[in-house]
Amino acid sequence: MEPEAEATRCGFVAVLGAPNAGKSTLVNRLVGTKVSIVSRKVQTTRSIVRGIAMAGRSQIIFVDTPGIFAPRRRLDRAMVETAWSGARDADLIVLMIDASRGFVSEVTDLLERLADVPHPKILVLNKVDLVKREELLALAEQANAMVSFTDTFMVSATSGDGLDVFLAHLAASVPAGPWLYPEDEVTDVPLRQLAAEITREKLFERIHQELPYQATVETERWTDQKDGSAKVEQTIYVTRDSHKKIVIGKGGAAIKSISMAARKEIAEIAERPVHLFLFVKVREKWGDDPERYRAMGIEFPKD
Ligand SMILES: Nc1nc2c(ncn2[C@@H]2O[C@H](COP(=O)(O)OP(=O)(O)OP(=O)(O)O)[C@@H](O)[C@H]2O)c(=O)[nH]1
Repeated sequence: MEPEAEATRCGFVAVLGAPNAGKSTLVNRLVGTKVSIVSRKVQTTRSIVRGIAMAGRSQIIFVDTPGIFAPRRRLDRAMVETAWSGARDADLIVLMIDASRGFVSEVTDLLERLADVPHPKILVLNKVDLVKREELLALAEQANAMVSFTDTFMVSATSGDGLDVFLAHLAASVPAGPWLYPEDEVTDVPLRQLAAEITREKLFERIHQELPYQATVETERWTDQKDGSAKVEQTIYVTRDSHKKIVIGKGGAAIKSISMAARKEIAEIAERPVHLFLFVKVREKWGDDPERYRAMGIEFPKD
């Protein structure tokens, strides 16, 4: 007789951390597919993006939260609240600290707030490739003195150092239960939302000014064509006419470069040729419009 298969496990893991801690890099690496946007600039993740990792008989669903930081604008406040609500719904909370930056104020704030959260909490010190061992141990000790973490891991999300052990730990820690997603599904974020995030990332990379932080991208239409390609129409919303000029660039140079780079990446993810059409529109107060928040999958904040 066949031995009975080991029971399945499945759970939600919220990854919290200050902007730039490396949360997206970690989730992407564990999931093995690019599901969340990585950028050298801070605060690129505006929506909760889930990546799903399979490890043995366990399914681990990551809730990759926006960086948590002191909110100033309305949109920022909305992101912070969305991040915390993701954490409240999760089975486990992972706090990621960029060990090369140590206890910056955002980290201290997070630790203070986490102290009262009842979920099992795991500490991950990231970027160990940049830090001496003694410093890591001191950091771990300090953080554990403020919050009772069940476990502490030291990893490098870019090199992959320590990630196997960490993933195995998560696999064993999520609750027993049936898988919520088909085994081969890595993300439940619709392609059109991913496509918008990709274009936004290209905007960040090409326009080195404050402007992209106030810009947002939406996929207005996604049409699968008979020839197997997709026609994708997106709008880049900016807050001022002068910003529109910057995004378009001299003779359209900037927008062309954004479009080419985004098209290539969207085609890779969609696994089909893509025709990308980008429009730039000025919408002065999009930060105060509830509809825009819904489009990005985050809650409109009440003052
Ligand atoms: N040296 C080193 N760099 C890393 C490591 N992990 C991430 N990074 C870099 O840190 C930067 C930020 O990484 P992200 O994954 O975008 O950070 P995030 O926490 O998701 O950032 P937000 O989306 O802004 O909240 C990127 O340039 C990464 O390549 C690591 O282990 N070592």
